[in-house]
Amino acid sequence: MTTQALLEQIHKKKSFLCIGLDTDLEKIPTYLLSEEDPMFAFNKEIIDATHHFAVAYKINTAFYEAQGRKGWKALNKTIEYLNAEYPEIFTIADAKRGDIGNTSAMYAKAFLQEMAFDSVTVAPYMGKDSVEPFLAIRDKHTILLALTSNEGAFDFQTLKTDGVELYKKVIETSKTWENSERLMYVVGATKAEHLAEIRKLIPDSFLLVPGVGAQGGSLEDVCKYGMGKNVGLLVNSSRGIIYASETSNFAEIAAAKAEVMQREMAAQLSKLHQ
Ligand SMILES: O=c1ccn([C@@H]2O[C@H](COP(=O)(O)O)[C@@H](O)[C@H]2O)c(=O)[nH]1
Repeated sequence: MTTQALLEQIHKKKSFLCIGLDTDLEKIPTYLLSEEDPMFAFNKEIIDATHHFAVAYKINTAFYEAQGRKGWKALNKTIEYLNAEYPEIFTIADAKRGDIGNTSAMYAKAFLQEMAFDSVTVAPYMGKDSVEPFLAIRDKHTILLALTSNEGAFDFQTLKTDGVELYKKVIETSKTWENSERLMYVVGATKAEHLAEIRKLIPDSFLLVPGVGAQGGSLEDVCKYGMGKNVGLLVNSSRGIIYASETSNFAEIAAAKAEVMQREMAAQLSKLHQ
């Protein structure tokens, strides 16, 4: 999906909500465990109930990998379902990959071509040649970890080299790479106060912002400091939406939570045009 198509969806749905499918067998309603594929059954219900309010779904691959072969099957079924039923939705494989070039090329092939996600999250730590194979793939997006939402972000990402924080160096350097127009960046909602400076470095890039809801980040602050002229935000919520209820009407309740966020986003978007 092109950035332009994503932007059109954002304006059409008045939403820049990304719903995280962090599907955990220990948290889904127990009656689903008797289904042939409980993870997929849960995801399908969540997607069908919430897609009006969201423009993107982020599948955190860890939750599926942890279940072995069955988890990979559920992951494949979920992305196939999204691509077939909701092709207008932007899909993110939150896999946080990156390795020497030939290995990265295999990760890129797996997530962006075989599984046909629109994007994949990539750790920048191994440098240019570890990211290039992802960027080489046309009409796909590489979402680089910049300033993450966790406490450990302060261990390395904010360390200064030549007076500049490492995460800023990552952003600045990555802008010089070939096909850098295919880059997006992860910035945690818990670090919203840094967003204004990040926006100055990358005024037009999309930011994937996890950390609202369960991690305590504020949507209002993210918009205040991080919204660009072309929106440029995908704000993710996983647990806050998908586990809003453990009862049989969990999908309905997830939809209600998603709608609350969508309405807040619509209000923020209306400020852009004032
Ligand atoms: O900096 C980061 C990068 C990735 N994540 C991921 O986003 C979701 C957040 O889930 P919530 O339940 O809404 O807290 C999850 O998949 C993380 O692995 C992040 O939180 N921070």
